[in-house]
Amino acid sequence: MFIILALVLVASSIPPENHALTTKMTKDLKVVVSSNDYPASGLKVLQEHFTVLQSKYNHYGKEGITENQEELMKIIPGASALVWISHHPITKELLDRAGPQLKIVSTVSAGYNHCNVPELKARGIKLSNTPEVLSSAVAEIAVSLILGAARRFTENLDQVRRGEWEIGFQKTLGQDVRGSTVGVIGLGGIGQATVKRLAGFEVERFLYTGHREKPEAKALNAEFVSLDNLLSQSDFIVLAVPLTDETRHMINKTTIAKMKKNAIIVNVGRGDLIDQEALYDALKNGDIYAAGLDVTTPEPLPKDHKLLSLPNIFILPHIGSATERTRSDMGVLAANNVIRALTGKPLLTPVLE
Ligand SMILES: O=C(O)C(=O)CO
Repeated sequence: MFIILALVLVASSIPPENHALTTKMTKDLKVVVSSNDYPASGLKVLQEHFTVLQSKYNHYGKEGITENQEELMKIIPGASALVWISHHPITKELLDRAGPQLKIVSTVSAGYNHCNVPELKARGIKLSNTPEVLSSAVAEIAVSLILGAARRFTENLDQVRRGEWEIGFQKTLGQDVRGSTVGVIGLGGIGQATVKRLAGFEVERFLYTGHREKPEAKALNAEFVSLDNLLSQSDFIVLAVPLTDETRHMINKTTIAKMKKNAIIVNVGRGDLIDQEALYDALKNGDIYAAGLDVTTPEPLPKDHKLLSLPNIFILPHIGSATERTRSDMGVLAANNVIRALTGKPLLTPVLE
């Protein structure tokens, strides 16, 4: 009797956050997945532990955002975790609807500008994202955009489609990456992976800018410079920074005026890093050479958008992380963050903890 009493006392003195919940206990917890195209690998991990409710709509699918919003309002009440796919904003209304038991928003993306961080913080809700696992895939797209813009893929593909190939030695000539200066704004995981991939292209100089020097830059032979120096010296300017109040429209009329006439802007961050009106004018007037964008405002870009009328722009439909392996890795990482948050363990990739 005494032994049993002692055991009960010891067990009850362990703080609850040190208890890993058993699967049976976590099955009582509801996890909501915000879209129907979450990778099966991530879903499997979640379903082993929790009761999972998944939206039957896709954020950007044919059904549109509205149907999904309505569906989410129906399935979200009582959720302990939200697995958030795509960049649909986390609103106060959604959080209220979920209820006070909500512990974590796990966004299946590196960027979290859509996640309303101050509101999550005020409510004590954790936030995780999926950086690093997507760096190489996004860097491959950065390199593709560099090549696509520099070698005028838009005009050249148009010739192929029209069946009217320009013949001649001086036809649609592009720019070399060899011997160029590449400036990276934001030498984080994606910026670093881009520089690594470009190293084989005989780039003359790599420059980077940001809040502070990065220890990783040394091995990459990348020089830390001011934003102004990067803008005025680079042939290629790669945007790989998160979207914040500070970086919104960092590429604008004033910053474009500092660039070389042959400059090529590449954006794999977020559309709103660039003032698109200013970009349009600069490309139209030949103030800079070209642009390659994986991200735009809005997304999808309407097919009659004036940027699409320009020959010197190469636009992809936000496919940075869109490979089978990367999307699966992002899905599993997001699921593991949910398990950690709901079993009292530190998040693997925290934004807010
Ligand atoms: O993960 C993100 O934030 C992306 O936009 C990937 O393309």
